[in-house]
Amino acid sequence: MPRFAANLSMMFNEHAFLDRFAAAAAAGFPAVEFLFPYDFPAETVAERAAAAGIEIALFNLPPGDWAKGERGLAALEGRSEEFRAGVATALRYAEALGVPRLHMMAGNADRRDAAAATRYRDALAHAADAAGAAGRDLVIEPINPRDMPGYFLNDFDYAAELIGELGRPNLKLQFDVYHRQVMRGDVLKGLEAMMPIIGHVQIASVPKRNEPGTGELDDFRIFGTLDALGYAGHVGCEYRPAGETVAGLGWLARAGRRD
Ligand SMILES: O=C(O)C(=O)[C@H](O)CO
Ligand SMILES: [Mg+2]
Repeated sequence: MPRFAANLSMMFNEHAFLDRFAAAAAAGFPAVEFLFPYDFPAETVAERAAAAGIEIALFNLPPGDWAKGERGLAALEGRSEEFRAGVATALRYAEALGVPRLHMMAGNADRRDAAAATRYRDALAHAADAAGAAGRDLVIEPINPRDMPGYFLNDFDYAAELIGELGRPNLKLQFDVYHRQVMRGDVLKGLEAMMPIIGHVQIASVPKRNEPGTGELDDFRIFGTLDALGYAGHVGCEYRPAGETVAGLGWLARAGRRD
């Protein structure tokens, strides 16, 4: 069975953010992930995770003004100073929280715009190098245009090409099964082909983005494939519980039973 990480931005929303670490641990998760820790001092988040005895698998670099619709700064014009400050902040949190990898969101920009593509590439090289010097991985994630219209990184092959071209060993792909299925399908072959560059996996049912096992894919077969491919990283459970979080965890018990 893969190492599941509860996504605290979507799951356990019955509790205040800082109480979600203990809730996830009590529900049997060995790890968590979330969008952003920046509303709280790093030390406070670290204390809550340590008290719960739970590992933090991943969080994102500061995204710009999320409430105003910004979804990362990397490809945006005139924001490189803010982007670089965000990389430093994220690495400070990663150190305090003992987090091995960070997700760099791209921002809303047109991938066919050569200037935006150059900005994105430069930002990626900078963030990967800074993360590498700090002993951390950096991951990038193609996101489907239905959920995030206008998002720059909306193609798996483009992401893989960039990772290859930049050639940083700590720069990897975040393979979100939900986005892959919405954009392209061919999930099992995609996992197989991209496994050498995959640094993090996320899962949710398609199309509702609820619990695994409730959508159009055989999510349990996907878990088996990840095991068969030797994937040793985390699988982030980035889904919106259809009801109460713990009541919907039957899929986790089933994944453990492998039936
Ligand atoms: O949207 C997703 O799938 C993500 O993983 C991002 O981190 C947040 O939008
Ligand atoms: Mg995702």
